[in-house]
Amino acid sequence: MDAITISHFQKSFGSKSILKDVTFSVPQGSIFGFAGENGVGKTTTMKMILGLLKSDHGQIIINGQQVRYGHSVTNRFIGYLPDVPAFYPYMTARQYLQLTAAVSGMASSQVDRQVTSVLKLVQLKDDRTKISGYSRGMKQRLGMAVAMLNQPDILICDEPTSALDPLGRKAFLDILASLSGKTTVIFSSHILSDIERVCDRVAILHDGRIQVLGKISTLTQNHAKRSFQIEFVDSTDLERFLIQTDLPKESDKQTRTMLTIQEQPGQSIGDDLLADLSKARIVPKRFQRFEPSLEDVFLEAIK
Ligand SMILES: Nc1ncnc2c1ncn2[C@@H]1O[C@H](COP(=O)(O)OP(=O)(O)OP(=O)(O)O)[C@@H](O)[C@H]1O
Repeated sequence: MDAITISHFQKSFGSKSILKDVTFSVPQGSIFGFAGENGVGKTTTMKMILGLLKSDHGQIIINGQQVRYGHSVTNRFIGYLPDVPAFYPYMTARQYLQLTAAVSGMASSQVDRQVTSVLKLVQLKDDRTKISGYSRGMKQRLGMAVAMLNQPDILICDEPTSALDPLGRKAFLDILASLSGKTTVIFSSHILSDIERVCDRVAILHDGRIQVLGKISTLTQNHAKRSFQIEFVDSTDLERFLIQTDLPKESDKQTRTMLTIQEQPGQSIGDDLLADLSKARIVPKRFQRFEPSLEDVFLEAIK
């Protein structure tokens, strides 16, 4: 079952068409990456899902109910983490979460248990540290705690890792990954390697349309090329290897000692390359296989 279905969505600002025809579904329990370069329309799409922007055409269904502009009925299923969440800096994390719980109408008997639970989820210490003393990464994790406070079915994170350092990013992504199977997550980002790290599925928006959609493992297996790189001890070995082997046509002599060979999807040339090296009695300095990344899939798709 799909948690979110977006059908033929269109949105223009003035004469500028941002979303030309956007269609995709987010299966329940998946960690779904929503990718695309800066300014492509990711935040616009998120705002549409939250019913904060009016579409020109198309519809969005969340848990079987249609999203209506200005009506937040479907928002009861959603927790939202903006790219830069704002807090009262003079409060502690617990005080801020207690306030948020009260404002959202949570029964007072549940507040302490829920606050403790989300602080544990995002690995923030339940101590007297004021939010003003938090690092960016800690603030982002507190933002996730706020978004998860009411145990939403769906968590939407808009570019949550863009401003974080590598350690802060890793901590955040690990927590996101831990939600897999329990909460449906839409993780919007222009950093494809972050998406590849935690998401099981992806939709990549480019030029107003979804250009890549599906399971990341299937996409990288089927749509992009694997390559091999062989580094030879010297140029003589490389020349001897070229005489020995019947390389695919797009093989490319990069340097005088390095060779990169691209494999076609469905092909498997690793064994042949090793056999040719053996026949020519060449021991290379390095033999390396490069698996296609999500970035390769994307670049292939927009070629
Ligand atoms: N209210 C608005 N009025 C006019 N133009 C807008 C409005 N909101 C967004 N835009 C434009 O729409 C385009 C898409 O913006 P959006 O914020 O959705 O992109 P994004 O993919 O989230 O980018 P980023 O990664 O930089 O956050 C941009 O060119 C932006 O300037």
